Parts: sequence; structure tokens; C-alpha cells
Amino acid sequence: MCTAATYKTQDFYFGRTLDYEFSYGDEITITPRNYPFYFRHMGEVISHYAIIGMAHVAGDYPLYYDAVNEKGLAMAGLNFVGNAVYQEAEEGRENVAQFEFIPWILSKCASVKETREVLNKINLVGTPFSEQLPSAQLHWIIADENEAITVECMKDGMHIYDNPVGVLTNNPPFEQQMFQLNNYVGLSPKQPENRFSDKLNFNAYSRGMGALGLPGDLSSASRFAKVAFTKMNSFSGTSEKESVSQFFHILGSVDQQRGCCEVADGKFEITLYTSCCNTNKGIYYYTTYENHQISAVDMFGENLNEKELIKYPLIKGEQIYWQN
Ligand SMILES: C[C@H](CCC(=O)NCCS(=O)(=O)O)[C@H]1CC[C@H]2[C@@H]3CC[C@@H]4C[C@H](O)CC[C@]4(C)[C@H]3C[C@H](O)[C@]12C
Repeated sequence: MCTAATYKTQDFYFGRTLDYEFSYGDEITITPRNYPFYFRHMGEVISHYAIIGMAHVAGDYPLYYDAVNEKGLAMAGLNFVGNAVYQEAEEGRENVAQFEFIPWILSKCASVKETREVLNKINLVGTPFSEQLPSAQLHWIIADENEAITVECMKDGMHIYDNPVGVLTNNPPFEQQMFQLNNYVGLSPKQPENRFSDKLNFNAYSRGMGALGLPGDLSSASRFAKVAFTKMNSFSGTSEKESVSQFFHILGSVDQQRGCCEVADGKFEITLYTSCCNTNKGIYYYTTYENHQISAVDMFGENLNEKELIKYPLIKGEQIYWQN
């Protein structure tokens, strides 16, 4: 399972948790403006917007999981198993392979508005990257500081939804996730008022009772509601440090601890990494399961006119600051 969220203070932040039982081997990867993209069905794109994000690099190709471009457009792919259906390539259409979707959009669009135009023409196809890396069943959140959308390709075609909550998890399809928020409309960060019965006396014996009933388990629908409530009620200062710190707390509300989600005998899904990108400044912050210290890579700290991918391995292992 995975969870993605957006957050606006002074700047606009976008990030995700990546939950799985193993890592594909990910690196913070910067694709500079002159790295040539050879699209399987669409030919080459030699110069484009620069991109930073988390990717598995295979054969010098950045297979992005989540990324942001230099214009502040952000995009993440999350599992959508059993629902994602890709098309066959068709003559005369803009055929883009599922693993090329993030590069295709982020290399050419500066906003969600522009993305909508590009999506109108796209035919998302199931062409696999390689035999070892067959196509992944995903859906996507695409966001800039003005709006967010969700893209889902299903057996009845491609759906593009406005995403007013700025959150995405996994199954069920997005419309159902949004509908289920209706179940939680009574929840509040304030202490509850007695609307149960004026014939009874109640005792708010604990703080936080206004949100009693907010799910806390790790299912995708529960994480959707939990992170939506946390994000929509989130309150923080607007400085970079306060915003980044708060963002990690928002995604921390759906963190997966080893042991709580068993996917096979003795195999557990965990939050492998959590990311938070300042989309205005092109800074990619992250923590990993073993390393709670926030590390960061600044896209603009690099020469973005280069041709070669720039990769930073994840800093793993707990970084403990000894005080004596
Ligand atoms: C496993 C992850 C989703 C985690 C998740 O959501 N877990 C919930 C499980 S569940 O929802 O409960 O079932 C997803 C998210 C992004 C994916 C990569 C996207 C690029 C590339 C696409 C290629 O075609 C195949 C290889 C490739 C590297 C992909 C590997 C893997 O698929 C990644 C990491």
C-alpha cells in the first residue's frame, strides 16, 4: 500500500509513502533537461523540463515512482491492482507506455491545466519495460499548487477525476474512496458536543474524542480517510522547516510498522520510504524505514543542462545524534 498527499503553506509540498515488502532498489534521481528520452511509441524527446524524484534506474532509464519537475508539477504512481487496465497501441494516437507516464507528463507539462490537454490525447498502453519488469498496475495523482487530479485506466477506459482532497491510496477506485468520506463527516478535531440525547449526560473523559471512529488500520480505504482527515485539519507554521516537519507528520499518520501487515508467511509490508518534495524549490526530502533523519537533495544544486542522470543513493541506517 502507498499513500500520497499534497500540502500547501507558503510553498506547495507533495509526497508519498511507499509501502511494500521489498525494495526494487530506489535512488533519488534527477533527469536533467538534455537527457534524451526514447519513448517506445513516440520517438525521442531530447530536451525537456528537468525532473527530480524517486526512481529505480534500469539500463540508464529512470523508472519513476514519484517525481516533480522544475515547473512545480508533481506526479506519483500507486498500486491499483485488479483495477488497472491498459490499452493496446493504436495507430495515430499518442501511445505512452505505463512506465513512461511520469516522464511523458513531467517532461512537457508545467501545470495540471496543461496536463489535462495532454491526457485528452494520450493512449496509455501496457507495453512492458522489460521481461524482468512487466507493467505495474497503478493509478496516479498529479498535482500543482492550484489543483490535483487522479488518473485511473480501467476496463471502461481512462478516468480523470478532480481530487479536491489531494490524497491517493490504493483500491477501491477513487470515486468510491471519495464517497466513503461521507461516513466520517461527523468527525472533528474539537471535543464532541452531545447530540446523542439531551436526556443523557456524557463525560468527555479524554481529549481527541471528536474524531473517535476515524479508522486506524492499514487497509487502503482506512488510510485514505485517516490521511484525508489529518491533512485537511493540519495546522502548521509556513516556514520551510515547519512545513516539511508537518508534512512528515501527516504521512506519519498512515505509517506501516513491520509486523502489522503480513502479506505472506513471515513477510511484512512496511513503509520503505516517505518523501516530501517542495515543488516550488525542487527539493526532495525523504526518510526511510530505518532512517528517521530527514535527508534532502536539491535539484537546483545540480547543473540541469546536463545529459546524464544524476543519482543519489538513499541514506539508510538510523542516524542518531548523540548528545553526550
Ligand atoms: C510496488 C509499488 C507500489 C507499492 C504499493 O502500492 N503497494 C501496495 C500493495 S497493494 O496495493 O496493497 O496491493 C510500485 C509503485 C511504483 C512502481 C514502479 C513504477 C516504475 C516501474 C514500472 C514498471 O512497469 C515495473 C517496475 C517499476 C519500477 C514499478 C515497480 C513497482 O510496481 C512500484 C515501485
